[in-house]
Amino acid sequence: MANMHGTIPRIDFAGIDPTAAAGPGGDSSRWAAVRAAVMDALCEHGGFEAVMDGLISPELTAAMMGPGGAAESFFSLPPGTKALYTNKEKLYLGYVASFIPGMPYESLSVMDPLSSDAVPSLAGLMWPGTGNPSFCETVQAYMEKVSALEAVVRRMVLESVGAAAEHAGEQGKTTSLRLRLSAYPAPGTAEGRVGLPAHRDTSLLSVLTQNGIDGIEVELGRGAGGGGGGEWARPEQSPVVGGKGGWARPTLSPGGFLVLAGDMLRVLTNGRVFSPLHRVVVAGERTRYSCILFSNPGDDVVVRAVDGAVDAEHPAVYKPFVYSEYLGFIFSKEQYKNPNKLETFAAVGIDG
Ligand SMILES: O=C(O)CCC(=O)C(=O)O
Ligand SMILES: [Fe+2]
Repeated sequence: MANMHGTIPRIDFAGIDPTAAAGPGGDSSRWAAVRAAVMDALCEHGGFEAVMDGLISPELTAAMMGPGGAAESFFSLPPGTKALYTNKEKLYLGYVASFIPGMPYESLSVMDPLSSDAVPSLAGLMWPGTGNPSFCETVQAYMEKVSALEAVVRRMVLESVGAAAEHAGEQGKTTSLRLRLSAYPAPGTAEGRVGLPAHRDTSLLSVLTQNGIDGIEVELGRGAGGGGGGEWARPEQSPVVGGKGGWARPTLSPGGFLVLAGDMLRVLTNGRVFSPLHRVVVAGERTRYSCILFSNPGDDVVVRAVDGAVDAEHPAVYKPFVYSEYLGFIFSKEQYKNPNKLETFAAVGIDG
């Protein structure tokens, strides 16, 4: 059990203007210091806890994640109502309930949550007649704030690997955002139960918050020991304690966010940034809600390392590919349990 509760770094974004990502860029010493800490954490573990005081008011956090807030009000709807938002073609979009037997879990994914119509059209289906304006306002305001943090982190990473400013801007234009709200019913026991099996995100970045209930665990140290200890598996095959590098189980401070790198940021940085295995293990009496903002390349974007990350000493480690092709690959049956899908799909030298 050694290392079970190691920690991932906590980075304080005090002094960083959350709108800085849209501006000419940060060249202050504070920006450079935070950027270095971000890069260290993402290269070493693939994640960190971000604290950006003042980004989101306690009232907005409560309206989104607290009792009676937006997350809870969605999941409290009747099953038949929530099911109206199911996307039959792409299960990772829309509403999903308990897709793994024995693992009660529900999630709701909304593409492009900052667009003027995405959240209202969900709310119009869920609350016909009223369209629940306060739900819409809360979710949109919350997403706007979280997306500012996401953009700051993304810009810091791209700058660190020498992406030209235009490239950072270009990435911004071709990045699509997705909101995912998830609910993990309480097992009612102190003993942990796997709520979501270990996996890596396919995103560029994933920025997560929770309703004060811990549960997410992140494999430490680039899967130290090789291969890592988790895989996408059934509950009985996914031990609660495991992982050769150990699992961190971060307790997010109020207003804190867990930032994880996904496979696509790993590609953009030519493998410098790591996309860690992570999973959810829940215990106790209270339902856990999480809220994640994913940034992804657009479906038809060719994903490749940025120019500054590839040189004679650092040859490209992944072949360029179209993002939607990667999605098609990872959701195929054969790949379901493969913990290293990106390497299988795109590593240079795999099949010439
Ligand atoms: O809900 C969580 O804490 C994590 C969920 C997750 O990893 C995912 O949806 O990709
Ligand atoms: Fe994830």
